[in-house]
Amino acid sequence: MTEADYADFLVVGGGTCGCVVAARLSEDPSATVMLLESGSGYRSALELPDVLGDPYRLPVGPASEYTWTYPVELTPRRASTIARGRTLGGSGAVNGAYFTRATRADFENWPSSWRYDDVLPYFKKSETDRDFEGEFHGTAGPIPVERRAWDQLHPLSGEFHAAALGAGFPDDVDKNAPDSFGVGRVPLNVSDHRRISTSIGYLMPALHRPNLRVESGVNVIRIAFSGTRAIGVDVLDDGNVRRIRADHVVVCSGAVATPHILLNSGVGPAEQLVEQGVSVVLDRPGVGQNFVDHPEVLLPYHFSKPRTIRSQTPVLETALNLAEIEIRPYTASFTELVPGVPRMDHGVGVVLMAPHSRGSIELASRDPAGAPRIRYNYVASAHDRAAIREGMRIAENLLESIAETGLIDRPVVEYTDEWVESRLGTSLHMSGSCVMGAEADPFAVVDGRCRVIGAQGLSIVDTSILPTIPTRGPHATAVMVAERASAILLGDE
Ligand SMILES: Cc1cc2nc3c(=O)[nH]c(=O)nc-3n(C[C@H](O)[C@H](O)[C@H](O)COP(=O)(O)OP(=O)(O)OC[C@H]3O[C@@H](n4cnc5c(N)ncnc54)[C@H](O)[C@@H]3O)c2cc1C
Repeated sequence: MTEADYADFLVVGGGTCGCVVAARLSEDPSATVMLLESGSGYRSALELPDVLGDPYRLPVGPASEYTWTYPVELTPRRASTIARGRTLGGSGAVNGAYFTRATRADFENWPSSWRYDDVLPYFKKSETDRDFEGEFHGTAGPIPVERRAWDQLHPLSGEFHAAALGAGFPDDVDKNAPDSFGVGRVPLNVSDHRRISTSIGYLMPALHRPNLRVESGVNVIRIAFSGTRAIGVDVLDDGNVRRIRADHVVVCSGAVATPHILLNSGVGPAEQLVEQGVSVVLDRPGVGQNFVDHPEVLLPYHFSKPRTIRSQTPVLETALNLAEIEIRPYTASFTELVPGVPRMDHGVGVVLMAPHSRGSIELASRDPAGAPRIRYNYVASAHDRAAIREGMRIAENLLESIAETGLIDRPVVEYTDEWVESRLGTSLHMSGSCVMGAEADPFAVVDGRCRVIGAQGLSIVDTSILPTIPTRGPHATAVMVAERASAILLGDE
Protein backbone atom coordinates (compact mmCIF):
# COMPACT_ATOMS: atom_id res chain seq x y z
CA MET A 1 0.00 0.00 0.00
CA THR A 2 1.22 3.50 -0.76
CA GLU A 3 0.76 6.47 1.56
CA ALA A 4 -2.00 7.61 -0.84
CA ASP A 5 -4.21 4.67 0.05
CA TYR A 6 -3.65 4.13 3.78
CA ALA A 7 -3.82 6.21 6.97
CA ASP A 8 -3.95 5.36 10.65
CA PHE A 9 -6.85 7.82 10.97
CA LEU A 10 -9.07 8.56 7.98
CA VAL A 11 -11.23 11.64 8.58
CA VAL A 12 -14.26 11.78 6.26
CA GLY A 13 -15.37 15.39 5.71
CA GLY A 14 -13.28 18.52 6.23
CA GLY A 15 -16.01 20.67 7.79
CA THR A 16 -16.26 22.29 11.19
CA CYS A 17 -15.47 19.12 13.13
CA GLY A 18 -13.30 17.36 10.55
CA CYS A 19 -10.76 20.21 10.46
CA VAL A 20 -10.46 20.15 14.27
CA VAL A 21 -10.10 16.37 14.38
CA ALA A 22 -7.49 16.22 11.58
CA ALA A 23 -5.46 19.02 13.15
CA ARG A 24 -5.55 17.59 16.68
CA LEU A 25 -4.90 13.94 15.69
CA SER A 26 -1.90 14.96 13.58
CA GLU A 27 -0.29 16.54 16.65
CA ASP A 28 0.81 12.96 17.38
CA PRO A 29 3.73 12.56 14.96
CA SER A 30 3.53 8.77 15.17
CA ALA A 31 0.01 8.71 13.64
CA THR A 32 -0.70 9.24 9.94
CA VAL A 33 -3.87 11.24 9.30
CA MET A 34 -5.74 11.69 6.03
CA LEU A 35 -8.59 14.18 5.63
CA LEU A 36 -10.99 13.73 2.70
CA GLU A 37 -13.22 16.65 1.73
CA SER A 38 -15.76 16.57 -1.03
CA GLY A 39 -15.68 20.33 -1.71
CA SER A 40 -12.95 22.78 -2.60
CA GLY A 41 -9.66 23.12 -0.78
CA TYR A 42 -6.88 25.66 -0.36
CA ARG A 43 -3.43 25.49 1.18
CA SER A 44 -3.29 28.73 3.17
CA ALA A 45 -5.44 31.53 4.51
CA LEU A 46 -4.02 33.70 1.72
CA GLU A 47 -5.53 31.39 -0.91
CA LEU A 48 -8.96 31.53 0.77
CA PRO A 49 -11.57 32.83 -1.70
CA ASP A 50 -12.72 36.31 -0.51
CA VAL A 51 -16.32 35.21 -0.28
CA LEU A 52 -15.44 32.55 2.33
CA GLY A 53 -13.54 35.01 4.49
CA ASP A 54 -16.27 37.67 4.45
CA PRO A 55 -18.35 37.22 7.63
CA TYR A 56 -20.94 39.75 6.42
CA ARG A 57 -22.16 37.61 3.51
CA LEU A 58 -23.35 34.00 3.38
CA PRO A 59 -22.25 32.31 0.13
CA VAL A 60 -25.09 29.79 0.22
CA GLY A 61 -27.31 31.03 -2.62
CA PRO A 62 -28.70 28.83 -5.40
CA ALA A 63 -25.55 29.11 -7.55
CA SER A 64 -23.00 28.74 -4.75
CA GLU A 65 -20.02 26.51 -5.51
CA TYR A 66 -19.41 26.10 -1.75
CA THR A 67 -22.55 24.22 -0.74
CA TRP A 68 -24.53 21.04 -1.00
CA THR A 69 -28.18 21.79 -1.72
CA TYR A 70 -30.74 19.24 -0.54
CA PRO A 71 -34.47 19.16 -1.24
CA VAL A 72 -36.40 18.88 2.04
CA GLU A 73 -39.95 18.66 3.30
CA LEU A 74 -40.31 21.18 6.16
CA THR A 75 -43.94 20.19 6.77
CA PRO A 76 -46.06 17.78 4.69
CA ARG A 77 -47.31 20.92 2.82
CA ARG A 78 -44.03 22.88 2.61
CA ALA A 79 -41.22 21.78 0.32
CA SER A 80 -37.96 23.72 0.43
CA THR A 81 -34.22 23.30 0.04
CA ILE A 82 -31.41 23.53 2.58
CA ALA A 83 -27.74 24.37 2.12
CA ARG A 84 -24.76 22.81 3.90
CA GLY A 85 -21.15 23.88 3.50
CA ARG A 86 -19.06 21.99 0.93
CA THR A 87 -15.52 23.27 1.24
CA LEU A 88 -12.77 23.05 3.86
CA GLY A 89 -14.38 24.46 7.01
CA GLY A 90 -17.76 23.04 5.91
CA SER A 91 -20.90 24.80 7.10
CA GLY A 92 -18.73 26.82 9.47
CA ALA A 93 -17.00 28.38 6.45
CA VAL A 94 -20.26 29.78 5.04
CA ASN A 95 -22.26 30.50 8.17
CA GLY A 96 -23.42 33.60 10.08
CA ALA A 97 -20.35 33.53 12.40
CA TYR A 98 -22.44 33.59 15.55
CA PHE A 99 -20.42 31.50 17.99
CA THR A 100 -22.44 30.84 21.12
CA ARG A 101 -22.00 27.83 23.36
CA ALA A 102 -24.70 25.45 24.56
CA THR A 103 -25.70 26.34 28.12
CA ARG A 104 -25.03 24.37 31.29
CA ALA A 105 -28.69 23.22 31.34
CA ASP A 106 -28.38 21.88 27.78
CA PHE A 107 -25.86 19.27 28.94
CA GLU A 108 -28.19 17.91 31.62
CA ASN A 109 -29.78 15.69 28.97
CA TRP A 110 -26.46 14.49 27.53
CA PRO A 111 -24.80 11.23 28.70
CA SER A 112 -23.39 11.58 32.22
CA SER A 113 -19.78 11.82 30.97
CA TRP A 114 -20.69 14.94 28.94
CA ARG A 115 -21.95 17.30 31.66
CA TYR A 116 -20.95 20.96 31.69
CA ASP A 117 -17.92 20.44 33.94
CA ASP A 118 -16.64 17.71 31.60
CA VAL A 119 -16.89 19.85 28.47
CA LEU A 120 -15.84 23.26 29.82
CA PRO A 121 -12.08 22.54 29.42
CA TYR A 122 -12.67 21.87 25.71
CA PHE A 123 -14.76 25.00 25.17
CA LYS A 124 -11.86 26.90 26.71
CA LYS A 125 -9.24 25.05 24.69
CA SER A 126 -11.00 25.96 21.43
CA GLU A 127 -11.16 29.74 21.84
CA THR A 128 -9.34 32.97 22.44
CA ASP A 129 -12.01 35.21 23.94
CA ARG A 130 -10.99 38.84 23.41
CA ASP A 131 -13.62 40.29 25.76
CA PHE A 132 -13.75 37.94 28.75
CA GLU A 133 -11.32 35.83 30.72
CA GLY A 134 -11.51 33.86 33.95
CA GLU A 135 -12.81 30.40 34.79
CA PHE A 136 -15.16 30.13 31.80
CA HIS A 137 -12.99 31.48 28.99
CA GLY A 138 -9.98 30.45 26.97
CA THR A 139 -7.18 32.80 26.08
CA ALA A 140 -5.00 30.71 23.75
CA GLY A 141 -7.30 28.63 21.50
CA PRO A 142 -7.45 28.62 17.68
CA ILE A 143 -10.81 30.40 17.32
CA PRO A 144 -10.91 34.12 18.18
CA VAL A 145 -14.20 35.21 19.77
CA GLU A 146 -15.37 38.79 20.15
CA ARG A 147 -18.54 40.82 20.41
CA ARG A 148 -19.27 43.92 18.37
CA ALA A 149 -18.18 47.10 20.23
CA TRP A 150 -21.15 48.99 21.68
CA ASP A 151 -20.36 52.13 19.71
CA GLN A 152 -20.24 50.19 16.44
CA LEU A 153 -23.56 48.39 16.77
CA HIS A 154 -26.07 48.81 13.96
CA PRO A 155 -28.91 51.09 15.18
CA LEU A 156 -31.37 48.19 15.06
CA SER A 157 -29.16 46.07 17.35
CA GLY A 158 -28.85 48.93 19.85
CA GLU A 159 -32.59 49.70 19.81
CA PHE A 160 -33.43 46.01 20.16
CA HIS A 161 -31.18 45.74 23.21
CA ALA A 162 -32.77 48.83 24.77
CA ALA A 163 -36.31 47.64 23.99
CA ALA A 164 -35.70 44.21 25.56
CA LEU A 165 -34.20 45.74 28.71
CA GLY A 166 -37.14 48.16 28.79
CA ALA A 167 -39.53 45.20 28.61
CA GLY A 168 -37.89 43.76 31.73
CA PHE A 169 -35.69 41.02 30.22
CA PRO A 170 -32.35 40.50 32.00
CA ASP A 171 -29.10 41.97 30.69
CA ASP A 172 -27.13 38.95 29.38
CA VAL A 173 -23.63 40.38 29.58
CA ASP A 174 -21.77 37.24 28.49
CA LYS A 175 -23.69 34.89 26.23
CA ASN A 176 -20.95 32.27 26.60
CA ALA A 177 -21.37 32.13 30.39
CA PRO A 178 -22.82 28.79 31.55
CA ASP A 179 -26.24 30.15 32.55
CA SER A 180 -26.69 32.80 29.85
CA PHE A 181 -30.26 34.18 29.72
CA GLY A 182 -31.71 37.46 28.47
CA VAL A 183 -30.61 40.08 25.96
CA GLY A 184 -27.01 40.83 25.03
CA ARG A 185 -24.38 40.97 22.32
CA VAL A 186 -23.62 37.70 20.52
CA PRO A 187 -20.09 36.28 20.44
CA LEU A 188 -18.69 36.08 16.89
CA ASN A 189 -15.81 34.01 15.47
CA VAL A 190 -14.61 37.01 13.52
CA SER A 191 -11.22 38.70 13.57
CA ASP A 192 -10.19 41.76 11.54
CA HIS A 193 -13.42 41.43 9.56
CA ARG A 194 -12.59 37.82 8.63
CA ARG A 195 -14.70 34.76 9.45
CA ILE A 196 -12.36 32.36 11.26
CA SER A 197 -13.63 28.87 10.46
CA THR A 198 -11.94 25.76 11.83
CA SER A 199 -10.23 25.44 8.49
CA ILE A 200 -8.43 28.74 9.11
CA GLY A 201 -8.03 28.39 12.88
CA TYR A 202 -7.06 24.71 13.13
CA LEU A 203 -6.24 23.10 9.78
CA MET A 204 -4.11 25.68 7.96
CA PRO A 205 -1.52 25.94 10.77
CA ALA A 206 -1.19 22.12 10.74
CA LEU A 207 -0.72 21.63 6.99
CA HIS A 208 3.07 21.60 7.15
CA ARG A 209 3.05 18.36 9.19
CA PRO A 210 4.45 15.40 7.23
CA ASN A 211 1.95 13.01 8.85
CA LEU A 212 -1.13 15.00 7.68
CA ARG A 213 -2.50 14.64 4.17
CA VAL A 214 -5.55 16.56 2.91
CA GLU A 215 -7.43 15.64 -0.28
CA SER A 216 -10.21 17.93 -1.47
CA GLY A 217 -12.69 17.30 -4.31
CA VAL A 218 -13.02 13.68 -3.16
CA ASN A 219 -16.45 12.18 -2.59
CA VAL A 220 -16.69 9.33 -0.08
CA ILE A 221 -19.50 7.01 -1.12
CA ARG A 222 -19.32 4.32 1.56
CA ILE A 223 -17.39 2.89 4.46
CA ALA A 224 -15.74 -0.45 3.68
CA PHE A 225 -16.13 -3.22 6.28
CA SER A 226 -14.67 -6.60 7.05
CA GLY A 227 -17.50 -8.04 9.15
CA THR A 228 -18.32 -5.18 11.49
CA ARG A 229 -14.80 -3.70 11.46
CA ALA A 230 -14.34 -0.58 9.34
CA ILE A 231 -11.28 -1.05 7.15
CA GLY A 232 -11.44 2.12 5.06
CA VAL A 233 -13.67 3.96 2.61
CA ASP A 234 -14.57 3.89 -1.07
CA VAL A 235 -14.28 7.24 -2.81
CA LEU A 236 -15.46 8.49 -6.16
CA ASP A 237 -12.50 10.19 -7.74
CA ASP A 238 -12.79 11.43 -11.34
CA GLY A 239 -15.54 8.90 -11.98
CA ASN A 240 -13.50 5.97 -10.61
CA VAL A 241 -14.06 4.16 -7.33
CA ARG A 242 -10.90 4.03 -5.22
CA ARG A 243 -10.46 2.30 -1.85
CA ILE A 244 -8.48 4.04 0.90
CA ARG A 245 -7.67 1.83 3.87
CA ALA A 246 -7.40 2.90 7.47
CA ASP A 247 -6.93 1.61 10.95
CA HIS A 248 -9.67 3.95 12.19
CA VAL A 249 -12.35 5.79 10.18
CA VAL A 250 -13.70 8.99 11.75
CA VAL A 251 -16.83 10.21 9.97
CA CYS A 252 -17.22 14.01 10.18
CA SER A 253 -19.53 14.63 7.21
CA GLY A 254 -22.18 16.60 9.08
CA ALA A 255 -25.74 15.92 10.19
CA VAL A 256 -27.06 15.19 6.67
CA ALA A 257 -24.20 13.39 4.94
CA THR A 258 -23.04 11.28 7.90
CA PRO A 259 -26.29 9.28 8.23
CA HIS A 260 -26.48 9.14 4.42
CA ILE A 261 -23.00 7.61 4.17
CA LEU A 262 -23.78 5.16 6.98
CA LEU A 263 -27.01 4.05 5.30
CA ASN A 264 -25.20 3.57 1.99
CA SER A 265 -22.64 1.47 3.87
CA GLY A 266 -25.22 -0.87 5.39
CA VAL A 267 -25.38 0.70 8.86
CA GLY A 268 -28.89 1.78 9.77
CA PRO A 269 -32.45 0.50 10.24
CA ALA A 270 -32.31 -3.01 8.74
CA GLU A 271 -35.82 -2.82 7.29
CA GLN A 272 -35.03 0.35 5.33
CA LEU A 273 -31.70 -1.04 4.09
CA VAL A 274 -33.30 -4.26 2.86
CA GLU A 275 -36.05 -2.29 1.14
CA GLN A 276 -33.40 -0.28 -0.73
CA GLY A 277 -31.36 -3.38 -1.58
CA VAL A 278 -28.38 -2.46 0.62
CA SER A 279 -26.66 -5.37 2.45
CA VAL A 280 -27.01 -4.97 6.20
CA VAL A 281 -23.70 -4.66 8.07
CA LEU A 282 -25.19 -3.40 11.33
CA ASP A 283 -28.82 -2.92 12.30
CA ARG A 284 -28.84 0.51 14.02
CA PRO A 285 -32.42 1.84 13.97
CA GLY A 286 -31.34 5.35 15.07
CA VAL A 287 -29.33 6.22 11.95
CA GLY A 288 -31.06 9.19 10.31
CA GLN A 289 -33.99 9.14 12.75
CA ASN A 290 -35.22 11.79 15.20
CA PHE A 291 -33.03 14.70 14.12
CA VAL A 292 -33.84 18.16 15.44
CA ASP A 293 -33.35 21.62 13.93
CA HIS A 294 -34.42 25.10 14.98
CA PRO A 295 -37.59 26.29 13.16
CA GLU A 296 -37.68 30.00 12.50
CA VAL A 297 -40.27 32.58 11.46
CA LEU A 298 -39.27 36.07 10.24
CA LEU A 299 -41.47 38.97 11.36
CA PRO A 300 -41.10 41.71 8.75
CA TYR A 301 -40.05 45.32 9.36
CA HIS A 302 -38.87 48.20 7.13
CA PHE A 303 -36.46 50.99 7.93
CA SER A 304 -38.40 54.27 8.06
CA LYS A 305 -35.74 56.09 6.06
CA PRO A 306 -33.73 54.46 3.27
CA ARG A 307 -30.40 53.30 4.69
CA THR A 308 -27.13 52.75 2.93
CA ILE A 309 -26.19 49.11 3.22
CA ARG A 310 -23.34 48.92 5.71
CA SER A 311 -20.76 46.62 4.24
CA GLN A 312 -19.13 45.62 7.53
CA THR A 313 -22.07 44.83 9.77
CA PRO A 314 -22.60 41.31 11.13
CA VAL A 315 -26.05 39.98 10.32
CA LEU A 316 -26.61 39.31 14.02
CA GLU A 317 -25.07 41.45 16.75
CA THR A 318 -27.55 41.04 19.61
CA ALA A 319 -30.13 38.43 20.60
CA LEU A 320 -32.70 37.71 23.28
CA ASN A 321 -32.49 34.20 24.72
CA LEU A 322 -35.36 32.85 26.78
CA ALA A 323 -35.93 29.28 27.98
CA GLU A 324 -36.84 27.93 24.55
CA ILE A 325 -37.01 30.96 22.28
CA GLU A 326 -34.30 33.05 20.65
CA ILE A 327 -35.21 36.39 19.08
CA ARG A 328 -32.74 37.67 16.48
CA PRO A 329 -32.86 41.25 15.15
CA TYR A 330 -31.21 40.64 11.77
CA THR A 331 -29.49 43.79 10.57
CA ALA A 332 -29.93 43.01 6.88
CA SER A 333 -32.40 41.18 4.68
CA PHE A 334 -31.38 37.82 3.29
CA THR A 335 -31.42 39.40 -0.18
CA GLU A 336 -28.49 41.55 0.93
CA LEU A 337 -26.73 38.65 2.65
CA VAL A 338 -27.07 35.70 0.31
CA PRO A 339 -26.10 36.16 -3.34
CA GLY A 340 -28.89 35.06 -5.67
CA VAL A 341 -31.75 35.06 -3.15
CA PRO A 342 -35.00 36.63 -4.40
CA ARG A 343 -36.27 39.87 -2.85
CA MET A 344 -37.09 39.48 0.85
CA ASP A 345 -38.17 41.85 3.64
CA HIS A 346 -36.00 42.77 6.57
CA GLY A 347 -37.05 40.58 9.45
CA VAL A 348 -36.66 39.75 13.11
CA GLY A 349 -36.20 36.00 13.58
CA VAL A 350 -38.31 34.14 16.11
CA VAL A 351 -36.63 30.81 16.63
CA LEU A 352 -37.72 27.77 18.62
CA MET A 353 -34.55 26.49 20.30
CA ALA A 354 -35.92 23.35 22.02
CA PRO A 355 -38.45 21.92 19.58
CA HIS A 356 -40.31 18.68 20.26
CA SER A 357 -40.85 17.82 16.58
CA ARG A 358 -38.42 15.27 15.12
CA GLY A 359 -37.31 14.70 11.54
CA SER A 360 -35.85 11.85 9.50
CA ILE A 361 -33.22 11.23 6.82
CA GLU A 362 -33.72 8.11 4.73
CA LEU A 363 -32.35 6.59 1.55
CA ALA A 364 -34.32 7.81 -1.46
CA SER A 365 -32.53 5.55 -3.93
CA ARG A 366 -29.62 3.15 -4.23
CA ASP A 367 -27.48 5.85 -5.83
CA PRO A 368 -24.92 6.88 -3.16
CA ALA A 369 -24.39 10.17 -5.00
CA GLY A 370 -28.13 10.97 -4.96
CA ALA A 371 -29.78 13.07 -2.25
CA PRO A 372 -31.44 11.38 0.73
CA ARG A 373 -35.10 11.99 1.60
CA ILE A 374 -35.19 14.62 4.38
CA ARG A 375 -38.40 15.24 6.30
CA TYR A 376 -38.35 17.86 9.04
CA ASN A 377 -41.85 17.23 10.34
CA TYR A 378 -41.74 20.82 11.64
CA VAL A 379 -44.40 22.09 14.05
CA ALA A 380 -46.06 18.67 14.14
CA SER A 381 -46.18 19.13 17.89
CA ALA A 382 -48.82 21.37 19.50
CA HIS A 383 -46.14 22.45 21.98
CA ASP A 384 -43.98 23.79 19.13
CA ARG A 385 -46.86 25.70 17.55
CA ALA A 386 -47.75 27.33 20.88
CA ALA A 387 -44.12 28.15 21.70
CA ILE A 388 -43.55 29.85 18.33
CA ARG A 389 -46.74 31.88 18.82
CA GLU A 390 -45.52 33.00 22.25
CA GLY A 391 -42.15 33.98 20.77
CA MET A 392 -43.93 35.95 18.04
CA ARG A 393 -45.96 37.80 20.66
CA ILE A 394 -42.77 38.84 22.49
CA ALA A 395 -41.05 39.86 19.25
CA GLU A 396 -44.11 41.87 18.18
CA ASN A 397 -43.99 43.88 21.40
CA LEU A 398 -40.27 44.57 20.95
CA LEU A 399 -40.80 45.64 17.32
CA GLU A 400 -43.59 47.95 18.51
CA SER A 401 -41.21 49.64 20.99
CA ILE A 402 -38.51 50.01 18.32
CA ALA A 403 -41.07 51.48 15.89
CA GLU A 404 -41.84 54.15 18.51
CA THR A 405 -38.24 55.42 18.18
CA GLY A 406 -38.92 56.18 14.48
CA LEU A 407 -36.23 53.75 13.25
CA ILE A 408 -38.58 51.23 11.65
CA ASP A 409 -42.11 50.78 10.31
CA ARG A 410 -44.09 47.60 10.53
CA PRO A 411 -46.21 46.29 7.68
CA VAL A 412 -49.74 45.32 8.69
CA VAL A 413 -49.85 41.54 8.66
CA GLU A 414 -52.41 39.12 9.99
CA TYR A 415 -50.41 36.28 11.46
CA THR A 416 -52.73 33.40 10.61
CA ASP A 417 -51.60 29.77 10.95
CA GLU A 418 -51.32 29.65 7.13
CA TRP A 419 -49.06 32.74 7.17
CA VAL A 420 -46.82 31.15 9.83
CA GLU A 421 -46.51 27.90 7.89
CA SER A 422 -45.84 29.72 4.62
CA ARG A 423 -43.01 31.73 6.27
CA LEU A 424 -41.55 28.85 8.25
CA GLY A 425 -37.85 28.36 7.66
CA THR A 426 -34.98 26.60 9.34
CA SER A 427 -31.89 27.98 11.07
CA LEU A 428 -29.80 25.21 9.41
CA HIS A 429 -28.73 23.90 12.82
CA MET A 430 -29.56 20.24 12.20
CA SER A 431 -28.40 17.99 15.04
CA GLY A 432 -28.88 14.48 16.32
CA SER A 433 -29.31 12.37 13.19
CA CYS A 434 -26.94 9.70 14.69
CA VAL A 435 -27.23 10.42 18.40
CA MET A 436 -24.80 9.61 21.18
CA GLY A 437 -26.29 7.52 23.98
CA ALA A 438 -26.12 4.44 26.16
CA GLU A 439 -25.24 1.16 24.44
CA ALA A 440 -28.54 -0.29 25.67
CA ASP A 441 -30.52 2.47 23.94
CA PRO A 442 -31.62 0.99 20.60
CA PHE A 443 -31.75 4.46 19.02
CA ALA A 444 -28.21 5.45 20.09
CA VAL A 445 -25.70 5.25 17.23
CA VAL A 446 -22.48 6.17 19.07
CA ASP A 447 -21.43 5.66 22.68
CA GLY A 448 -20.04 8.34 24.99
CA ARG A 449 -16.62 7.92 23.37
CA CYS A 450 -18.06 8.63 19.87
CA ARG A 451 -17.61 4.99 18.72
CA VAL A 452 -20.31 3.48 16.51
CA ILE A 453 -22.00 0.93 18.76
CA GLY A 454 -21.49 -2.60 17.44
CA ALA A 455 -18.71 -1.66 14.99
CA GLN A 456 -14.95 -1.53 15.41
CA GLY A 457 -12.53 1.06 14.08
CA LEU A 458 -15.37 3.52 13.38
CA SER A 459 -16.26 6.79 15.12
CA ILE A 460 -18.51 9.73 14.31
CA VAL A 461 -17.55 13.26 15.31
CA ASP A 462 -19.91 15.99 14.11
CA THR A 463 -23.29 17.55 14.86
CA SER A 464 -25.10 14.33 13.95
CA ILE A 465 -24.12 12.86 17.35
CA LEU A 466 -25.37 15.74 19.54
CA PRO A 467 -27.71 14.00 22.02
CA THR A 468 -29.99 17.05 22.23
CA ILE A 469 -29.87 20.16 20.11
CA PRO A 470 -28.20 23.10 21.92
CA THR A 471 -30.56 25.97 22.76
CA ARG A 472 -28.04 28.15 20.90
CA GLY A 473 -26.47 27.90 17.43
CA PRO A 474 -24.45 24.64 17.33
CA HIS A 475 -21.15 25.85 15.83
CA ALA A 476 -19.22 26.53 19.06
CA THR A 477 -20.57 23.31 20.59
CA ALA A 478 -19.53 21.33 17.51
CA VAL A 479 -15.96 22.63 17.86
CA MET A 480 -15.94 21.64 21.54
CA VAL A 481 -17.21 18.12 20.70
CA ALA A 482 -14.46 17.74 18.08
CA GLU A 483 -11.82 18.91 20.58
CA ARG A 484 -12.94 16.38 23.18
CA ALA A 485 -13.40 13.53 20.69
CA SER A 486 -9.85 14.13 19.43
CA ALA A 487 -8.50 13.83 22.98
CA ILE A 488 -10.45 10.57 23.37
CA LEU A 489 -9.15 9.20 20.05
CA LEU A 490 -5.58 10.06 21.03
CA GLY A 491 -6.05 8.23 24.33
CA ASP A 492 -5.57 11.42 26.36
CA GLU A 493 -8.92 10.90 28.11
C1 LIG B 1 -25.83 28.83 6.01
C2 LIG B 1 -25.59 28.38 7.41
C3 LIG B 1 -25.54 29.34 8.42
C4 LIG B 1 -25.31 28.94 9.75
N1 LIG B 1 -25.11 29.89 10.71
C5 LIG B 1 -24.69 29.51 11.94
C6 LIG B 1 -24.29 30.46 12.90
O1 LIG B 1 -24.20 31.67 12.63
N2 LIG B 1 -23.96 30.03 14.15
C7 LIG B 1 -24.00 28.69 14.48
O2 LIG B 1 -23.73 28.37 15.64
N3 LIG B 1 -24.31 27.77 13.57
C8 LIG B 1 -24.62 28.14 12.31
N4 LIG B 1 -24.88 27.19 11.37
C9 LIG B 1 -24.74 25.77 11.74
C10 LIG B 1 -23.27 25.34 11.87
O3 LIG B 1 -22.45 26.02 10.95
C11 LIG B 1 -23.20 23.82 11.65
O4 LIG B 1 -24.07 23.19 12.58
C12 LIG B 1 -21.81 23.23 11.83
O5 LIG B 1 -20.87 23.96 11.07
C13 LIG B 1 -21.84 21.77 11.41
O6 LIG B 1 -20.56 21.21 11.59
P1 LIG B 1 -20.29 19.71 11.14
O7 LIG B 1 -18.85 19.44 11.35
O8 LIG B 1 -21.29 18.82 11.81
O9 LIG B 1 -20.66 19.64 9.58
P2 LIG B 1 -20.12 20.53 8.37
O10 LIG B 1 -19.41 21.73 8.85
O11 LIG B 1 -21.28 20.74 7.46
O12 LIG B 1 -19.03 19.60 7.67
C14 LIG B 1 -19.30 18.47 6.91
C15 LIG B 1 -18.24 18.38 5.83
O13 LIG B 1 -18.27 17.08 5.27
C16 LIG B 1 -18.13 17.20 3.86
N5 LIG B 1 -18.75 16.03 3.24
C17 LIG B 1 -20.07 15.73 3.24
N6 LIG B 1 -20.26 14.59 2.56
C18 LIG B 1 -19.05 14.17 2.14
C19 LIG B 1 -18.62 13.04 1.38
N7 LIG B 1 -19.49 12.13 0.92
N8 LIG B 1 -17.29 12.91 1.13
C20 LIG B 1 -16.39 13.84 1.60
N9 LIG B 1 -16.77 14.93 2.31
C21 LIG B 1 -18.07 15.08 2.57
C22 LIG B 1 -18.86 18.50 3.53
O14 LIG B 1 -18.52 18.99 2.26
C23 LIG B 1 -18.47 19.39 4.69
O15 LIG B 1 -17.28 20.10 4.42
C24 LIG B 1 -25.15 27.55 10.05
C25 LIG B 1 -25.20 26.59 9.02
C26 LIG B 1 -25.40 27.00 7.71
C27 LIG B 1 -25.42 25.96 6.62
